[in-house]
Amino acid sequence: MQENISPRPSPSTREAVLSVRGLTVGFGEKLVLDHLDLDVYRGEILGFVGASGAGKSVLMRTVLRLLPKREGKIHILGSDYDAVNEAKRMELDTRLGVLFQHGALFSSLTVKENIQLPMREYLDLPQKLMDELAYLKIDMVGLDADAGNKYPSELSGGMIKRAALARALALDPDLVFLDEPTSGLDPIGAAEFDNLIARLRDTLGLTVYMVTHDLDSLFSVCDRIAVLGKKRVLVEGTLEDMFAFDDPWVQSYFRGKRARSVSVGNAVE
Ligand SMILES: Nc1ncnc2c1ncn2[C@@H]1O[C@H](COP(=O)(O)OP(=O)(O)OP(=O)(O)O)[C@@H](O)[C@H]1O
Repeated sequence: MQENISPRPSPSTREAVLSVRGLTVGFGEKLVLDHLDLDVYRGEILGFVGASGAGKSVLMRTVLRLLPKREGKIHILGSDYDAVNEAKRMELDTRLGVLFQHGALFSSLTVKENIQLPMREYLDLPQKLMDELAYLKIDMVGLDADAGNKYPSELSGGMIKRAALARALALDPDLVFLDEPTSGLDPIGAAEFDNLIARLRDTLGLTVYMVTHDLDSLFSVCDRIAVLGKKRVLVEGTLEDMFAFDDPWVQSYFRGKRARSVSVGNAVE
């Protein structure tokens, strides 16, 4: 069952942790994103939705510099990614955490070793401290300490998501990207994961960019929603903004039969 988590009111002076302007990305002749603008504000959970193939993963991967862009600017924490030197880029990279869709843990490493990978890449810490930090993250995501010495193959789907989240949090990022974090989880596991994300936002002041198809997540924990369509952000705002937006896809997504049953379920809980 969902905990009673109320979305945060948007403060009047919002700091954009991620700011994208005029982003254009394509493959050969095919344009996937065309002059897209988007802001993600500190301390919010932004739910990012769009039809399958609309370009949600392409946008996330471009922001993470895993795909090249053709045009546009990406500011992370106020710094223009392309204008900073390599040392600053490395520093900015440490401020971002990522949970890829299928967890993407290394199967040959234990959970603890997976969490310590980013620490080894970016920090120079003694093993004992890295162990302490790894167990702190394991606890933070609600796993028992003995999960630390387990291999991914020994974990349930929900535990893998939590372990992958612990790795995303390894460097205490400001902003975490979650790519369909509740996909493959049963409804109870998905609700627990949503509650965990909301708790981390509240306790760590984490900013969350969550690509999701999960209407429950959108209705229960997202502060704002952005919809990708026609190669750009069609609309961004609250659920009320989605309901009021005059577009056939947005209307059927947020007012369709499935959405209605989810919104009623959340309202009565
Ligand atoms: N490396 C690539 N080379 C060529 N085309 C690509 C590449 N990556 C993505 N695309 C294309 O870009 C478009 C957007 O893909 P993307 O994976 O971002 O969609 P999505 O919105 O995340 O979809 P889904 O919800 O199904 O995961 C698709 O048409 C896809 O085929």
